[in-house]
Amino acid sequence: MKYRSTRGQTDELPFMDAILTGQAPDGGLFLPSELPDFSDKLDSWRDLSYTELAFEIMSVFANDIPQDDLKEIIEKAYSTFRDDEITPLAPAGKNLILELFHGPTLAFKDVALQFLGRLFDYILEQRDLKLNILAATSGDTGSAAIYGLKDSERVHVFVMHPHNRTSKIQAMQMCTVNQKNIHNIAVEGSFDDCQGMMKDIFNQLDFKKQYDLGAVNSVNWGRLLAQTVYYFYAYFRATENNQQKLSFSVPTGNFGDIFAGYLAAKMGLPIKKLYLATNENDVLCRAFDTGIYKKGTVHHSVSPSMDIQLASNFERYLFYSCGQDATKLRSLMEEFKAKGELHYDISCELIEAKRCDTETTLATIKNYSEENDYVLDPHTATGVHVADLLAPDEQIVCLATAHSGKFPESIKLACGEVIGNHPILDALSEDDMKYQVADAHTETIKSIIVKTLEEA
Ligand SMILES: Cc1ncc(COP(=O)(O)O)c(C=O)c1O
Ligand SMILES: N[C@@H](CCOP(=O)(O)O)C(=O)O
Repeated sequence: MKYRSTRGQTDELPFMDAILTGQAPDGGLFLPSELPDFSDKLDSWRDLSYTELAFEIMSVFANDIPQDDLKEIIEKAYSTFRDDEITPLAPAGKNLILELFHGPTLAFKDVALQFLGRLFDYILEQRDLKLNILAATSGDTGSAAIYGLKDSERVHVFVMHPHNRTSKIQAMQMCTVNQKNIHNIAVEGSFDDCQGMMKDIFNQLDFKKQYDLGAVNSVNWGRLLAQTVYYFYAYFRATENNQQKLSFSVPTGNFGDIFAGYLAAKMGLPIKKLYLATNENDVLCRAFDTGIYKKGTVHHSVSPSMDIQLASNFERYLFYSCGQDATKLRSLMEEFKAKGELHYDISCELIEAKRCDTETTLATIKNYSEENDYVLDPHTATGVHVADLLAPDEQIVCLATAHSGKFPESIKLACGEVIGNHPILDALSEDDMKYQVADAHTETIKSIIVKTLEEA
């Protein structure tokens, strides 16, 4: 299978090259040139284990990797999960909670980053290459990337996070990994600043090439591919036959997780609705309501990983919504760059969006804890609230994107005490943290990369 850029000015690449390249050289994001239709596979896939299903789906996309090698990559990736089901479903009230947090860092990012880590090792070994990852995180991608790559001999990882704007535990998870290939940068700015600098640096093609830069954020196609698998898996576990339709509710920030669901639907999974939930950073809700995508200022919320105003993967969605016309997409992105807003074709039956503010998020955590004895993390709570609001009489699969133990500050605000913690997180210590603080300027980050690699 070949991959093309949303902006249409990059040659199509095979899977492994698209993974190594990360962000397309024309500034766009890779997508498969054609999406497969899996409708006639659903019957034979229904009873597969998670890793068997992952192989069936991924082998279509990664067809330049020999099948036995791909199987081994997948097996290794998911051997680190603490639940045999990898992404189990738990009932809570009328909903089913899709627990995506059984990987090493207790967030949904592990599902893709454990896979991407082993995939990078494989490709770099095959090609005898080295790679320097530059990542931007609002808290979870960073630690998942660090845990996915800390033992990779051919990789250095530079992670930018917004200084003092993640939860304390998220910062400790990232900054206590004392491995010489891991470099944490606390940026005096927002996640949007971090992601903006990352994209800026990837667009400086000479620098990117000179320092072998690669991506683990959802700009990398491998992230989305791995995330489509759990929509299929959850569908088979939550339904009795393939004629049934099922809806999902997805807490959303960078639009990667919900976009993986959108792709699953495009590939023939019978999805009825994708409910998009945001916190006060509701740029996507406003976009789906009005057809105007307009950046606002960042609000610091009790669900800090979703404090995002520039949703990277919205570009991939726009590409489909403008009929896969790269010229049109480019002009929309230029309109956005010039005016800070763009207008697009709003018609989308599949996605319905609502915002969930702080008060409602905290009330949802409290209610679910009291009524269902289930502690939701604050991000998951936004999705659960939206599912209850928009589909009060229907069983919805709500994506649980993180373990509650990562956000004790928010849980305490909701419940009056810290409950739902986790022994892995309790063992972290602030004293072991190592990071450098940097201002939000692209040149500062570049010089940190250069200096670190020279010294390594
Ligand atoms: C815990 C958590 N929930 C939800 C999200 C939103 O996911 P996405 O950025 O893929 O929309 C993120 C990160 O953005 C997250 O870390
Ligand atoms: N919430 C994310 C933000 C980055 O999103 P990504 O999916 O593009 O990696 C995080 O936790 O860092």
